[in-house]
Amino acid sequence: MPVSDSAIIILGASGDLAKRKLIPALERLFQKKEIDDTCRVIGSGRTPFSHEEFRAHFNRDKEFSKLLYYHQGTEGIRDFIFSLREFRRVIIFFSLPPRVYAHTAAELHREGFRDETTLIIEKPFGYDLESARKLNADLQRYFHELQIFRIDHYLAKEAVQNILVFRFANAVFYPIWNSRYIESIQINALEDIGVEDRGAYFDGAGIIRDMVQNHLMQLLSLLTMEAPINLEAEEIRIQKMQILKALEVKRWAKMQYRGYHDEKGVPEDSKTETYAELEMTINNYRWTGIPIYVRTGKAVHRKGTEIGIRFKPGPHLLYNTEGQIPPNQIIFNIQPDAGIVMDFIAREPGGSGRISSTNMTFCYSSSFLDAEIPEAYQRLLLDAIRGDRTLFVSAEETELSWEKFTPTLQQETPGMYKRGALPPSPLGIDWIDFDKYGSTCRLD
Ligand SMILES: NC(=O)C1=CN([C@@H]2O[C@H](COP(=O)(O)OP(=O)(O)OC[C@H]3O[C@@H](n4cnc5c(N)ncnc54)[C@H](OP(=O)(O)O)[C@@H]3O)[C@@H](O)[C@H]2O)C=CC1
Ligand SMILES: O=C1O[C@H](COP(=O)(O)O)[C@@H](O)[C@H](O)[C@H]1O
Repeated sequence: MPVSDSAIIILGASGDLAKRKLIPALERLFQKKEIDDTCRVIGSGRTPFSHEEFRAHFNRDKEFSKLLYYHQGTEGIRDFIFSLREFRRVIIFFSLPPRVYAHTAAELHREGFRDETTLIIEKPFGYDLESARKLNADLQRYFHELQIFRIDHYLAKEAVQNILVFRFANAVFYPIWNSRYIESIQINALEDIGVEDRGAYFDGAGIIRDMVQNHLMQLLSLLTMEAPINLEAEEIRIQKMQILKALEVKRWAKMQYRGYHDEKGVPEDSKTETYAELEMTINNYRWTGIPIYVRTGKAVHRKGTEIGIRFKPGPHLLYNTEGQIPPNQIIFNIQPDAGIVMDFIAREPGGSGRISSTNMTFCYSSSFLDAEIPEAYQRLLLDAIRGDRTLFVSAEETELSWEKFTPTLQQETPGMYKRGALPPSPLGIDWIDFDKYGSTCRLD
């Protein structure tokens, strides 16, 4: 059933996110009949636009454009949208600078928005524990937590949603998913681009705030949490919270790419890290003692996100390997080419008696040939419009995560690395060779 009778308001509609992601995602949802023509999309901002100018600003499909309207500022916006038609639900997307979130929530409340309203909030949710607590309290002063949908776009990636399916729909992995069999968990999230035109924002954040505290901790929670009793958003949230509570950040190292100071908006003496490597552990019955390695960086040699599970060797070595037997590994290729690779040992053909590492591979591109993988914002917007909170982050999760990363946020003089190259591990970690797996599912 398509969504009907909903007003979707985009605050900050003249901005980059609205143009590049939100309006195209809504257009696609309309074309796929996920939202119908009883819905309206109302842009708002300080910029003056007539309805026609606003439609022209996006230049989208003609039928979809008929749903678009504009209202300058928030004063009178509620009366305006209800003058268009009656709506059962109102969804308000904060595509705004984070510093104005709190007072915008107050303005919306003053305007009369109440229980029919869903707020979608973009990251960052605060800058540290204190500011996150304040932001959550400010929003919750006017709207109930169940009305607040905090976006973490990594949760909407197809291969991320598959983590729980892989773990809990395949009984074969259940018995080995613990410290008895796993040697380490490794999360690798790399980008070849630098900070581009976001230097001013990024310099106030750094890569730990930008990537680790939010996106990568969501990946880790899904990978290590206990099975929820069902797939309700609240049950999954409870299990993710248990992981964040048990998380301990043990060591970290920060680095900065050479030339970062020349980026627009970056001060000459900036100490902000553009690369970080961390060792963590989860102090609970399943995981205690197992190292969790996380590394992420901008301006390295390639773009790619992978998660690796490296298994311990078996109890007794039967085969002549002239040294160490390569470990069994499972690699989740999250992006750009999604899939899963499982490394195992096979006998080399012939009479050499040698054994060596080979793998089994699953690629979305070859297993689900005609499937359309929806863009993250398409999925997130539809879920929020339908009221499904599964892919959104709770206030408690954001606060717990900030708490765990507080010691890592202090300014330190970072080590340097060459732009376009992955630095050698500053913590001396024996990283899985992720470059080898990142391209397994590439369609050339
Ligand atoms: N762009 C992206 O790819 C991503 C963005 N985000 C987040 O999404 C949000 C929007 O980002 P983005 O679109 O890039 O930002 P932009 O700066 O491009 O747009 C934000 C819009 O907010 C309005 N605005 C600016 N200042 C104020 C103010 N003081 N009071 C009220 N409105 C204001 C402006 O519209 P007007 O002048 O018309 O009022 C502006 O067009 C941010 O929170 C960002 O962190 C998160 C992930 C990715
Ligand atoms: O949230 C953010 O994510 C992007 C990386 O997202 P991806 O989907 O392309 O992996 C990152 O570049 C940006 O700095 C950060 O704010």
